[in-house]
Amino acid sequence: MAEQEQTTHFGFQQVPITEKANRVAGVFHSVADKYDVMNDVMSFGVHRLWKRFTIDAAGAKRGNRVLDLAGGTGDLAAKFARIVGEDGEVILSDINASMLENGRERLTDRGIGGNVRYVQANAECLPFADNHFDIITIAFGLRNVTDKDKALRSMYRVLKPGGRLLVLEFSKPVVPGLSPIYDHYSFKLLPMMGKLIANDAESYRYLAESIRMHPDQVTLKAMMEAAGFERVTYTNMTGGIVALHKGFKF
Ligand SMILES: C[S@@+](CC[C@H](N)C(=O)[O-])C[C@H]1O[C@@H](n2cnc3c(N)ncnc32)[C@H](O)[C@@H]1O
Repeated sequence: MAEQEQTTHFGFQQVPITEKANRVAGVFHSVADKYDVMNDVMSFGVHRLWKRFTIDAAGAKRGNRVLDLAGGTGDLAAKFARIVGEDGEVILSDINASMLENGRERLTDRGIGGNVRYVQANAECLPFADNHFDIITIAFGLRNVTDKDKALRSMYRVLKPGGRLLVLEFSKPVVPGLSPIYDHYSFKLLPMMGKLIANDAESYRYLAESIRMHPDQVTLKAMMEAAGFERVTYTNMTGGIVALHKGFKF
């Protein structure tokens, strides 16, 4: 009898595990050029506040080594580059060449560069030395990764003892009455905006579906602990639509 191929979720669809990364790549190649404007439109600019909060919670200092994983067009990397200064180092890393290219152009245009390196890599198998980074951030990236546990273990390996991981990600609304409004917005309005602005309803349908499939606050906390992180805490933002998880390696 033929062996059944193992599957995983891609939004609400089941796809072979080996196919998910390609499907995700298709989404981000397709949205890369309109990514920044869509972020502002979809979140009414609020993603900037979520990211600001993440930067503050990271507590980066001059001279730190920071890895912004699944960093895309570099919102976080740009801010870290200014904080860590010339003695520090920021690596903007993403699996997707189109996103990384947009990020590199954007940071270069803004005069940010000397202390930033660009590395195309899969979060599941990071090409960095053990105990290397003071801070790792992954913003709106983890839910797209096929094997999240493997990725968290890989992040743990490359983090220095005393270092911290910050995971900014969509999560589960905790405010009563918010879920139906949020569902209507995500499944009806988002794909429509995607169609109008980026001529791509499908990618934004995937966005809404992938958010619903992502582990909730408590599950993600447990996953981080299972990967070795200690003192894991999370902060809900915008009623739990987004949460920031933080954990340490000691
Ligand atoms: C929604 S974007 C987030 C970009 C940026 N961090 C931000 O907050 O604006 C998600 C990013 O995750 C990247 N990504 C998806 N799977 C990945 C993986 N396995 N390893 C590294 N990056 C991945 C995508 O290419 C994409 O650039």
